[in-house]
Formats: sequence, C-alpha cells, structure tokens
Amino acid sequence: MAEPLIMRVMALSFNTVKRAGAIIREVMQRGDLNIVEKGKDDLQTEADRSAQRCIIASLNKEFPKVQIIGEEGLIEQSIPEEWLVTEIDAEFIKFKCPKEWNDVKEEDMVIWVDPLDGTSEYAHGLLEHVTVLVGIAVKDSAVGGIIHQPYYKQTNGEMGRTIWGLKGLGTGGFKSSLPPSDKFIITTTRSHSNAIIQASIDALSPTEVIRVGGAGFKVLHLLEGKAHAYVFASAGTKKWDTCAPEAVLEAEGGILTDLKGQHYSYSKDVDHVNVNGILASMSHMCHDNIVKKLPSHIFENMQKI
Ligand SMILES: Nc1ncnc2c1ncn2[C@@H]1O[C@H](COP(=O)(O)O)[C@@H](O)[C@H]1OP(=O)(O)O
Ligand SMILES: [Mg+2]
Ligand SMILES: [Mg+2]
Ligand SMILES: [Mg+2]
Repeated sequence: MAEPLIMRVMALSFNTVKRAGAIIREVMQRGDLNIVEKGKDDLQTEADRSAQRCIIASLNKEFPKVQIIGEEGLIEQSIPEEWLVTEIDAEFIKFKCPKEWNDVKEEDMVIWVDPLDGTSEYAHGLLEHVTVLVGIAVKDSAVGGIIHQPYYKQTNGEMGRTIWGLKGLGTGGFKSSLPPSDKFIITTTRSHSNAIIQASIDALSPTEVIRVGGAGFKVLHLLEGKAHAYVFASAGTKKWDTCAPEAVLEAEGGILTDLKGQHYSYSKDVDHVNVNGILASMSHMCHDNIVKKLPSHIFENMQKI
C-alpha cells in the first residue's frame, strides 16, 4: 500500500529543496543575478525564479491535484530535465505517519513555497541567511515544513542542510538548544526595518537584538537557542514566508502567530499578506508575555507603513 500522502509530499519536498538549493548556488556562482524589482524593498533574482520552477514543477508532476502556491507567481512550468526531482527521500519515508494525518487528501492540502527566503541578503552576499521553504498546510493550519539552508557548511565539508518538522512526528536536521536564561534576545528584520518595528522592540527591552534576513533563518535562531523571540511588527511577510517555519517551530514545541497571538490561516483562498506581523518563540510563556507587553499603538500604526 502506498504511504500516506503527507509523508510522500514531505519526502519528495526533502529532495526538491536540496535541488533548489543547488540551483541557488549555481546562479550565484555564475554571477548574473538578473534582478527584477517587484515593488518597494522587494527583489526577485534569477535564483528565486529558477528555484521556484524546480520546486513547483517537481511537486506538481507527482501531486497534480494538490494546490501549490509559490511566491513568484505563475511562471512557465516547463523546466530543464535535470531540475525535475522524482525521487523521494528514502529515510524520511520510513517514519510512521502520525495517525491524525493518515487520511489527509489532496483537496485538504495546500503547499506554500518560498523558493528563496532572504532575497535581499542573497543579493548582498549574506548567503548564510538564505533558506528554501516548503510548508504544508492541512485544512487551514501549518502542519509540515522543510527549511533548507543552501549555504550552511557541514562539519564534513558538505554544503547545505535540511531541517524538517511534522506536527505529531517531530523534527530533524538540527540540534535544538535553549537560549541563555540571563538574557532576552530578540531577532528581527535586517532589511525591512522602520520606526514601528523599532518601537515594538524598544517596548520589550531586550538585552540584545539580532538583525538577520528571512523568516526561515530567524526561526532557525529560535530552534538553535540563539534568540528568545522573533518579533516583526510589519505587514511585509506573506504566507509562504511563515508556513514552513511555523510548522517546524511548532513541531518542536514552539509557537508562531501574529503579534496578537493569533495563528494565521493557510487555506488556499486566504489573503497572502501576514497583516498583523509575526511573533515567534520556543516558549509559550515568553510568547504570552510579549503579546501582553506590546503597546496598542503598534497595531494601529503597523499597516500604515
Ligand atoms: N516589505 C516586504 N516586501 C516583500 N517581502 C517582504 C517584505 N518584508 C518581508 N518580506 C519577506 O519576508 C522575509 C522576512 O523578512 P525580513 O528578512 O525583512 O525579516 C523576507 O526575506 C522577504 O521574503 P523573500 O526574501 O522571500 O522575498
Ligand atoms: Mg521575495
Ligand atoms: Mg520569503
Ligand atoms: Mg522568497
């Protein structure tokens, strides 16, 4: 009997993000990023486009009835043959599917794809910040996620690592760690800051602020104990930025919501914009405290910028 759909989607995504990561490195190595400005502070490079074509074509070929939504919109689906990934990860598929996902059907699932998270950092050569995100939503919640970091240097010299999480099963691909208990470290945007974002951070009196790019990379900071909270008081991110990070973080026991503490919906017809910002932490207590501490003017002014 075939393995449950969600396990096959995760196992194929696992190999697909690695191929996308290799494409991202190849584009950088060739040196012609061919940058298009989609909007204010919103770039798209050849790597974003090519990585998305690789991921969407591969997932779509194997799972034609699953809705897949990618950041770079509808782009031509035909791709070079060597970009098409057909093999599933042999190790991942051996895990037992959590029983709550055994019967998930194609029509209950949405796959949110951010082919390159941290484009601004990629364009500036801050390559460690870049991740490839594939998030799997069932009904309206983020359930499974894969975060691939193409420029992570493994101790054996290999480039790239792949972090995964599936609610009910757990996580893999990294070593979890707690942040220092005598500090309060916030991670936030490096490239999209403004006065409201800064006011929200000031209101929380952190001992340290780590400014890095990408939603994926910031959630990795939480998972690895480098920061206590990810705070982003802006309507800049979209569902493809948060679906995979939320699923991985929550599969590890953390929480990712908007700044009011409400989960976003990831169903297929939802507004793509995360209008109420992002708040994430490994600790539910820390998360609740931040929701209580944030002044109301932050919410009133956030969407106006
Ligand atoms: N104003 C914005 N316009 C477009 N994308 C944004 C904006 N703000 C944030 N993002 C997306 O959310 C990610 C996390 O934000 P930040 O790095 O500023 O903390 C960014 O890397 C970017 O994703 P992407 O790089 O995939 O376009
Ligand atoms: Mg983008
Ligand atoms: Mg992104
Ligand atoms: Mg992107």
